[in-house]
Amino acid sequence: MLYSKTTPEEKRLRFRELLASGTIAQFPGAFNPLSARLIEEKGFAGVYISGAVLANDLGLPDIGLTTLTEVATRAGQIARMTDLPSIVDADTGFGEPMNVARSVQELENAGLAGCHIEDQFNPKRCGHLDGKNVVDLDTATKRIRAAADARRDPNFLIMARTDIRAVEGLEAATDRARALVEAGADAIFPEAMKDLSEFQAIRDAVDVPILANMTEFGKSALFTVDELQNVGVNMVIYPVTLLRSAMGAAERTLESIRADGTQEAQVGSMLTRARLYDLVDYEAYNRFDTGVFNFRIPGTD
Ligand SMILES: C[C@](O)(C(=O)O)[C@H](CC(=O)O)C(=O)O
Ligand SMILES: [Mg+2]
Repeated sequence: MLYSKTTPEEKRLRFRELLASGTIAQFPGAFNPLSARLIEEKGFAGVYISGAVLANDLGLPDIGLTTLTEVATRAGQIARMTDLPSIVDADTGFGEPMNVARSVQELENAGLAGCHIEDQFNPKRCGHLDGKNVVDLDTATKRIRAAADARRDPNFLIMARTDIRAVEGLEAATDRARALVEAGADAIFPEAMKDLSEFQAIRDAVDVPILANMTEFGKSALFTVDELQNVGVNMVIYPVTLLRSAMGAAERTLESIRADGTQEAQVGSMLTRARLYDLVDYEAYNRFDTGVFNFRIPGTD
């Protein structure tokens, strides 16, 4: 009922254990707080909170327009809905290293288990699009060092994302990954890897956990969880998958209503009222309410 009873500290500890377990962890992207519950119910290890989803949900492109306040608020609303660890996309960290430091503390306050900070220029763009650019090594490592120094909970995971592969090639990516770990990154997110051998190269370059981004319509094929596990990937995200599915379903329903004059044809694929109530734990609120109001005042009846 209400929100998760697991504290952020416990979630962060669990996240660290997950990454050390040797078994790859799947983190689907929640597009709202309720979908985080669904992710938990279906047995996933954690929840990803995508910058692209956050921006697109507001009707904006994913080019660094969302603010720290918007991201921390929404990420906090999602994280508190689940007992699972949630990690959030902090884009380029929302400014200079000092801003990055503040971002990390705000995301800690919001109850996240960790975040990733990337080495793109501003305005940033989706890592799977052409024409992106990356900052120099000094700027990239300063961001990560600032993030690592700012956290108060040592288990809050600072993940460094590097977008350099698509700009300067794989060797530049392995070099940068090493430097980012040196600067204090707890994990590496190598963006837009072309194939499994490239994930393997990153695996061989660093000994911290690595993440694979299985976003649709991007530069990487959609590898299975076993394929990724076999090249030593520790966690995999499906960042925009649920938003794409939900919006796809919404579009089909709207077309149906327009065409048929009723939504009847789509009802079978909708979440039923009972299932929706189940997800929001309606019954628990009922019991709570009955308990509160189930008393008698002597002499009044
Ligand atoms: C992971 C990502 O940073 C995100 O914001 O979810 C995006 C996903 C996408 O646009 O498909 C990315 O840059 O890969
Ligand atoms: Mg992003």
